[in-house]
Amino acid sequence: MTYTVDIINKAFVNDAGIATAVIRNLGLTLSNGEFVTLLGPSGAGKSTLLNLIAGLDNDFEGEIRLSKPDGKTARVSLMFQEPRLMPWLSICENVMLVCDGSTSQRRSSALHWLSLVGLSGAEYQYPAQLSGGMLKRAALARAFACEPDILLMDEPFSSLDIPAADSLRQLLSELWQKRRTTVVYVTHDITEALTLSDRILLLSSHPMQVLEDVRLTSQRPRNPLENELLALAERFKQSLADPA
Ligand SMILES: Nc1ncnc2c1ncn2[C@@H]1O[C@H](COP(=O)(O)OP(=O)(O)OP(=O)(O)O)[C@@H](O)[C@H]1O
Repeated sequence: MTYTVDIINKAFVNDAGIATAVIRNLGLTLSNGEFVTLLGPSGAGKSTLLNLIAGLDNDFEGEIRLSKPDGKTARVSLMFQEPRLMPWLSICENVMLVCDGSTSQRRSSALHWLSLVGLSGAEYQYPAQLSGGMLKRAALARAFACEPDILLMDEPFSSLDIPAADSLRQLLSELWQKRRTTVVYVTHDITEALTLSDRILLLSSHPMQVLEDVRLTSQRPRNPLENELLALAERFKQSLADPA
């Protein structure tokens, strides 16, 4: 099963009525269960593309087809750089918000995901009581707890220090291997892209287009210091420094 994204033109119009094209002629097919990273320069239009896929912005020319074989539309979940938890709800209640079923089923599902992300014991704490890394874990639990068909992640670990970000990437990789949802992950960190992805779409600066579509081996964990990956990293670095 595949999902297709075909953006002919996405532009923003400023107060003077002048339109600037951010995405033009960008087509991509997402296969069910694959981990795709959008790697591109800052300001290229990556977050804009995620908003279009999520249906948060419908003002574009083109078509996004997210239907499943049963005719239903794929369930989409988003994780942003900021955890965006409700401060007046406990961590458990925040995760329960996205779960289906009776209250006890939703609680049990939330507790299950919170334990998978290592937050057992903190379930009834409030967001203000948690560290930045714990908040990201809670946001990750919430992102998976709604059982999404497609998980969109916009630089989710970029504000963390290196060890915390590494440990969350490892956790994400484990969760994704357990529950093979389609992931579309935005970053401008080449090592992160090489560590996590099945496939990397190297993007141009805006108007954003796909410059390269690179498929990696399914081997996990992946060592970004392998020769082949180092060569790829070097090529990506040049493209990002000198965007087309
Ligand atoms: N609501 C908006 N109105 C006007 N311009 C916008 C709007 N949202 C984004 N833009 C512009 O569109 C371009 C792409 O922005 P976007 O945030 O999608 O890029 P990005 O690739 O995600 O960047 P970064 O990696 O820095 O987060 C930028 O020039 C930005 O200023």
